[in-house]
Amino acid sequence: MPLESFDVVDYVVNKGHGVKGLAAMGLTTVPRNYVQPFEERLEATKDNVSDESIPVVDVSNWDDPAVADSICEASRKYGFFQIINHGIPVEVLDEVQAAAHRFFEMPAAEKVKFKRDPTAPGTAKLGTSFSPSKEKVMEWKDYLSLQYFSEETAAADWPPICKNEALEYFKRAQVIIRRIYDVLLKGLNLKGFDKSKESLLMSWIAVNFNYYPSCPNPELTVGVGRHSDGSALTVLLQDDVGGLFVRAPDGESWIHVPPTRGALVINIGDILQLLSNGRYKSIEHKVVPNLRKTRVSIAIFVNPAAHQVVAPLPELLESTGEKPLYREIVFLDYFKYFFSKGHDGKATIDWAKI
Ligand SMILES: O=C(O)CCC(=O)C(=O)O
Ligand SMILES: [Fe+2]
Repeated sequence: MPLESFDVVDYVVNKGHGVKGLAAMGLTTVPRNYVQPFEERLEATKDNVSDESIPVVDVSNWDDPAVADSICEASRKYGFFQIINHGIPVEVLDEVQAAAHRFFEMPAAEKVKFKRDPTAPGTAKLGTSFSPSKEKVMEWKDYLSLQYFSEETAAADWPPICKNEALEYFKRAQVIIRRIYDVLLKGLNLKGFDKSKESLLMSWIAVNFNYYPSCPNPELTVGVGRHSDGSALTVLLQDDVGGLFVRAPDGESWIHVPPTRGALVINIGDILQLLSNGRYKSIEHKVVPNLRKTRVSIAIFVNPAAHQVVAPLPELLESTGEKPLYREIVFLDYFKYFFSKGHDGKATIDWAKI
């Protein structure tokens, strides 16, 4: 079928075939809907790659003060770091990756049952791109967002083809998330992470499977456009394909995050930048798809409770005497604003500035 007479949005978004269905048609060029303005393309990135790297922290001994120092310093400077020797067996990581592949390899007729708008309620939500009804150019990515409310809702509603693996990975990752929060709070000279901080930091959690099919024109499009995460913290498991770029501290160039077997990428989200009154940085990043290979990543977005009010931590402001840089916001409003437009760099957190 000639591409001109084919309704791409209807096929990919409404009918639920996703970019995976589009890529399977054997296109030699990406449809117009996926062509990014020049400044967002790979060419603009490739000419501007930094030789810096984001820190890799060996967390085999969480009680070692050097571990805490490295994590806090990386969170202030890069907003990103990788952790190794975190205790999650590599088999658990491999199995959740395999489960994500199995989900996306199901026939579209099976997957479409899970199709939802990104801000609609649901425990397992299939989507494509980022916010298709709001963005100008589409992104070369499909995703399944598994919302964790409780063990029971996950067991009942997550797709059987990937449920056990996702739950196992998520349960193990929770232990690490608590450790990291503890380190980051203490790094602000505050009391460590405990139950009283859950509603603020670790209440609404989503495990997202991101699926980036091989792409005939990686130089024209993006897998994920420039953004910082709207979460408090994100834990990312990537496979061996590569393509994740993080803005360097110079604010200009890009640092590639090299796939590292067994490692997890941790990044500070907007909410932690806001709570820490700008000490910890939520840094812009983007994904470039691959010409030959499908890439899968699994992101755990760790968020405040939906109705939680977030603002720079009063105990931090009191102890330092500084003024808040961000206003009070209900997290759900922040989340809705994030999805009310295409990916646009740091515009969401800028909206929260005083
Ligand atoms: O796939 C990746 O490496 C990153 C994905 C990402 O940035 C996101 O889902 O927010
Ligand atoms: Fe992200």
